[in-house]
Amino acid sequence: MSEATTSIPTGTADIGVTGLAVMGANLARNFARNGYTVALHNRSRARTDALVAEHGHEGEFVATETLEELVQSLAAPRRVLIMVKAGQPVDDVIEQLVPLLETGDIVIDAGNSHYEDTRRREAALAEKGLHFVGVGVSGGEEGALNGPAIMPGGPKESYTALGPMLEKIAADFDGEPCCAWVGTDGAGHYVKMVHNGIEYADMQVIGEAYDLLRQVAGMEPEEQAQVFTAWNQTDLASYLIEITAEVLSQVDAETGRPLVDVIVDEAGQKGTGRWTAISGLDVGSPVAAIAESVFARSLSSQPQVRARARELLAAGTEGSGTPAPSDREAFVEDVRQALFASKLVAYAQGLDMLSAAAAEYGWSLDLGTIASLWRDGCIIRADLLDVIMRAFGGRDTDRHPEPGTRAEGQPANLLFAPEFTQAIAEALPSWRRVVATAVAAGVPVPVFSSALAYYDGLRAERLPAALIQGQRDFFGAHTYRRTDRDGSFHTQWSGDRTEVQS
Ligand SMILES: NC(=O)C1=CN([C@@H]2O[C@H](COP(=O)(O)OP(=O)(O)OC[C@H]3O[C@@H](n4cnc5c(N)ncnc54)[C@H](OP(=O)(O)O)[C@@H]3O)[C@@H](O)[C@H]2O)C=CC1
Ligand SMILES: O=C(CO)[C@H](O)[C@H](O)COP(=O)(O)O
Repeated sequence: MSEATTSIPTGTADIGVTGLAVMGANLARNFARNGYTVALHNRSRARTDALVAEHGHEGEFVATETLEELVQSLAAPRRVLIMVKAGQPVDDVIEQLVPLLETGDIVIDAGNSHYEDTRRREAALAEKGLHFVGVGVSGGEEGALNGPAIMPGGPKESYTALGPMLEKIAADFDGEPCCAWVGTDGAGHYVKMVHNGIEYADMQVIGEAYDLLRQVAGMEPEEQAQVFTAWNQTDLASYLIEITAEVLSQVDAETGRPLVDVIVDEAGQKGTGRWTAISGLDVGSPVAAIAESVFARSLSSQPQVRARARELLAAGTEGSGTPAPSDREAFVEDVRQALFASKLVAYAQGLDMLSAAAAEYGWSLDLGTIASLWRDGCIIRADLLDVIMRAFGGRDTDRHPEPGTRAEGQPANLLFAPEFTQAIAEALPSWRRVVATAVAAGVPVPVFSSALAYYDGLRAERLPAALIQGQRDFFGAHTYRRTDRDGSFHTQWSGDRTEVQS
């Protein structure tokens, strides 16, 4: 059929999509291109009409005006996918939808919702006999149309009716869909949130590499574009490296300058990176590389303070070492190695927080399967993800470790996998040189340096945490444990300084 049906057929459409901005419209088209009949709805009718006018020939669409019509057009069990602005709009749509639905129907929220909202919504809809499925979708506009990475959570039984459809529209990596049920209630949105946290760190480390090549090695964007293109043939190969080369080679038509030089250096953020950092703190997982990448965006977005700082604060780089590398080629390779090692740490931290959150929320998350979902379709897609997946025992959608534990044979930390211990060992001299050079030159590298500090902290024989415990005991009688016997102890600091067991 070449355009949407004008009278609304009852009970025939396979799925309904409400919210037809870039993501919803492209997901709807993706379903239709894959042979599904898709009922369309948007709060304001114009988007529905535009989609039908421009893309109605791509498949079977049913254009509807109201949510009543949308629900009426769907075959049972009804599947309604919500793709509206995250937050209150999702609750608004759910409130309108619920009275129209019947037991066993499935409400899918595929936006970037906060996982706590998803947990709340799932519990509320379960009381009404409805399935609520929070689904993480990544890949942007292009991915939504041609195959995104999809991370569905929610009740496992809903996956029987929904999973095959999602798997069909998802990206495909070596014949495997970048889609699999990840866990109950908010697990899908949590996994997507961590994906975005890693995305922030990945983008920041690329930014730090660019800054070093520019400020220390004096490489102009066009020259750097070639470096990034070459790096995309190495173990850094990824979508983000690829688009970095594209952005760096773009020339502004108006000024003739590199586009990157005319873009205001204040990075925006919609919230998912910040949520990742906050959740990392909540579950006690040290996601410092991710948090630093969020802070770096925040710092960039304080132009007045930065301007004042440039007037008031000294650089202090004179006499702090020679930043200019004598061998430019060797420096570029050092930066590449530092980028790779820092990126690995960001992945290690992100995956670690998934385990911590699994323990907190009772999710059974399999890290091998989750890594498999990110191999294609999503923003962090990279050759590295296939290696990470294999380090966690490959993809096994039937493997559901106890919440907070890892399946047998999976490393306790990504960096402990033999292929990565080796890769990091090889990168370390470069990584240390790059961080030292950046510090001496006054080039901010918050994630390169924080990732290295995490690495050194992980393997330190003794940490200054012992001193912190002494301080805590001094001012607050918080007690400490001893290295030589069990129990909790307190030194009577304001008395005779003898130790008592508490
Ligand atoms: N853009 C991207 O690259 C990605 C986005 N996402 C997520 O997907 C979701 C959709 O994103 P995107 O397509 O960019 O669209 P937007 O986030 O810009 O949301 C616009 C859509 O939300 C609808 N809407 C807003 N408020 C309400 C309301 N109160 N009731 C009903 N509908 C409402 C709008 O309807 P109307 O037309 O009437 O205004 C429109 O259809 C978001 O959660 C986003 O975070 C996920 C991955 C990538
Ligand atoms: O979810 C996404 C990709 O996976 C979006 O692109 C995300 O919204 C980008 O985040 P931000 O705007 O905070 O940089």
